[in-house]
Amino acid sequence: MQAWAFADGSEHISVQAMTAEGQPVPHELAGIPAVRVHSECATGDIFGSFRCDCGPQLKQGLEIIQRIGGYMIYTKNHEGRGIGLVNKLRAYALQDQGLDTLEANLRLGLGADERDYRQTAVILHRLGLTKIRLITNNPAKEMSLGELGIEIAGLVPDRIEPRAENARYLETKRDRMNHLLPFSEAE
Ligand SMILES: Nc1nc2c(ncn2[C@@H]2O[C@H](COP(=O)(O)OP(=O)(O)OP(=O)(O)O)[C@@H](O)[C@H]2O)c(=O)[nH]1
Repeated sequence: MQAWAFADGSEHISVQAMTAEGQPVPHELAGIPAVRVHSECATGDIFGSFRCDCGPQLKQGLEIIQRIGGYMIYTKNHEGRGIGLVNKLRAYALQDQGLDTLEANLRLGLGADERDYRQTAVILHRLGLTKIRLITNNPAKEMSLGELGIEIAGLVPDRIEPRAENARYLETKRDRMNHLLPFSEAE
């Protein structure tokens, strides 16, 4: 594990998958590492909220890199798709009144997705991870990192089975935010 600090006060974490013998897990595909860039979600990652898929995605992302070799970059200034925790909780209050996850951000006068991947790209470059398989369902992450000089050799899905509490959130990500989530309807 490494921690990364930037001049604006942001801190991030990177973790490389290792074997029990202390060696890097070999990369499954022609030496290309798999990388999960996981945006902080205190509610889901720490407290196990069912409103989103973040907690299970974090766990599954770690399992994937342990299996096929690679890294997780945990981006701590991306909480709430970049709007921060307080604003995310304000957005949740609006979702409780009927808005979807996209509309709630906009109603607060914020962008639908305010994440900036420049610091992520700096970390990837410093780790020598300039050609990767990206573990994500979100094509916007692929595009953002591609524009910052990271070659994306392919996507590895990080899909979680929907549950009643996060069904609308996942449907909105699929239908309005272009996420590759090919499930039909949640139970
Ligand atoms: N503003 C806002 N942010 C949310 C909401 N639900 C979850 N989030 C945040 O969305 C982000 C999701 O991060 P990721 O799982 O890395 O990214 P993603 O865009 O879902 O794409 P994947 O790589 O496929 O998981 C986290 O920062 C969460 O805190 C919501 O309803 N509103």
